[in-house]
Amino acid sequence: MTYIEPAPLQKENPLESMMQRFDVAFKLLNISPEMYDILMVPRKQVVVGLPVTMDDGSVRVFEGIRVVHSTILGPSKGGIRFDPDVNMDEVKALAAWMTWKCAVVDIPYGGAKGGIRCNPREMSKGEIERLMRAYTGAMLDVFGPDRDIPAPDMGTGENEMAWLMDEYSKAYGMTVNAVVTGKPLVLGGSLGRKEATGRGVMVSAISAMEKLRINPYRATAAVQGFGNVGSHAASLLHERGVKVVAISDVTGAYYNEKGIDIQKAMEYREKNKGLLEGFADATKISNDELLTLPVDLLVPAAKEDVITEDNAAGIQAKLIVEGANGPTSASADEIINEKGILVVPDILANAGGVTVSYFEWVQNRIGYKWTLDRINRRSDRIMKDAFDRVYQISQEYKVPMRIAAYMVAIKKVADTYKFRGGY
Ligand SMILES: NC(=O)C1=CN([C@@H]2O[C@H](COP(=O)(O)OP(=O)(O)OC[C@H]3O[C@@H](n4cnc5c(N)ncnc54)[C@H](O)[C@@H]3O)[C@@H](O)[C@H]2O)C=CC1
Ligand SMILES: O=C(O)CCC(=O)C(=O)O
Repeated sequence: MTYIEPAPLQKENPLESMMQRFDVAFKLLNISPEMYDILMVPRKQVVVGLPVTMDDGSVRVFEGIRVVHSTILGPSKGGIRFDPDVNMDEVKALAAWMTWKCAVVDIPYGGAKGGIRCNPREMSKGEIERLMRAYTGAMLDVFGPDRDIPAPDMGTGENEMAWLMDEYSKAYGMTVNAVVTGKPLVLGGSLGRKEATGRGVMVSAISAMEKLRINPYRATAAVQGFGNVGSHAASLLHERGVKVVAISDVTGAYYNEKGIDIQKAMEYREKNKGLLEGFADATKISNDELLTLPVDLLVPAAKEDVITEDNAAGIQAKLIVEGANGPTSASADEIINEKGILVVPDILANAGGVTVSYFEWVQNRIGYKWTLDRINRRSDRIMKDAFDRVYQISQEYKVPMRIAAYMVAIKKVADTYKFRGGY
C-alpha cells in the first residue's frame, strides 16, 4: 500500500503567529508599503513525493517540503525537520524565521527550512537513510553551497546530514561538504556545532538575568524538550550555576526541586533510545505542568505553540528564553507582556546554532579547522552583541524584545533590498 500521511489539525498556526509579530514590527519602521509583500512572500516552495521501500518490503510515499523564504542576504540557510506534525504553513513560518534570525545576528544568509511528515521514532535507521537520500535526490536543484544550505532540526542530526552530503556529492561527482552543516566532525563538521544552539540559549539567559538582576547561582530553571537544544542548554545553564529543576521530552516531564543531575539525564537518554521515560531521581509531571512551575527561567526547547492563551496566565517564570522556534503563539503575547515576563525571542535566543553552522561553512570553504575555543569565543560575542542590540531597541521603542528583534531583522533585510534593487 502507498499513502501520504495526512497533516494533523492544529488550533494554532505558526505562520499566522509569525505574521502578526511581523505586522507590528513593520508598522513601527518607516519602510515603503511595497516592501511588505516583498518580505512576506517566500521566494520558492518545493513539494516532492518520496517513495521509500520500508524494511518489510512495502513502499511508502512521504511528502518532502523545502521553502526558501529569502536569499537577499546570501544563500538560504535552515534545518530539515522530521516530525509527524510537519505541514506547509509550519515550514513557511520556520523559513521566514530563519531569514529574521540570520539578520538579527548579522550573518550573510537568507532563510529556508525543510521538512518531511514522518515519525522517525517509528522508523529504522535504514528507512530513515533511504528517506533522507530520496529527499536529497529530489532537492538537487534547490540545495547548493552557494544556493541553499540545510542543517539539522527536530528529528534530524549528524547522520542525516552525512547522508545528504554523500548523496549530493555523488550526484556532482566530487565531495561537496559545504552543501550542508551539522555534519559529523570527520566529514568536515565543526567543533561546537552540536552544543551551539543550547550555548546561545545559555548566553541569552545569562545576559537577560543581568538585566533582571537575577543571580544565576540562586536561580532555578525548567527546560521543555531534552533533545539537541534543550539538553545542551540545560547542561550549560547548570555549569553557570543555575539549578535546573525540571526537564522533559515527548514521554513527559521530570521534576526534582533539589535539581536534576543533567549529565546523568543525558547519559540515561543515550542508553534509552533517546528518551527520558523511566528516568529516576525525579517525579514525573506533565509537559503542561512544567510550563507553570515556580521557577525563575523557563526554556521551551521542543516545538511551536506550547505557550498559548490557554496556559500563559499560569506561567510563573520571570524570564522565558525561547530555545525552540515559535514556542509562544501570538495569542499569548499580550498576557505574557502584561505579566511583566521578559521574553528573549526565538529569532535571537536560538541563533547560536545557525551562527556556528555559518562557521562550519566558512571552515569548509577555506579548508581549515578552527579550534573550539575560537568558535565559542566568536559565537558568544555574536550572541551577546545581538542581545544588546535588540535589548537597546526594545528600550528605545518601548516594545517587547520580540518586536525589537523583528524590527532589527526587517530593517536589515529591507535596507539590503534598497541597495540591491531589481524589483
Ligand atoms: N537543532 C538546532 O540546532 C536548532 C533547533 N531549533 C529548534 O529547537 C527545537 C528543538 O529542536 P532540536 O533540539 O534540534 O530537536 P530534537 O529532535 O533534538 O529534540 C526535540 C525534543 O523535544 C521533545 N519533544 C517533542 N515534542 C514534544 C512535546 N510535544 N512536548 C515536549 N517535548 C517534546 C523530544 O522528545 C526531544 O526531546 C525546535 O523548535 C527546533 O526548530 C532552533 C535552532 C537550532
Ligand atoms: O544551523 C542551521 O543552519 C539552521 C538551524 C535551524 O534550523 C534553526 O536555527 O532553526
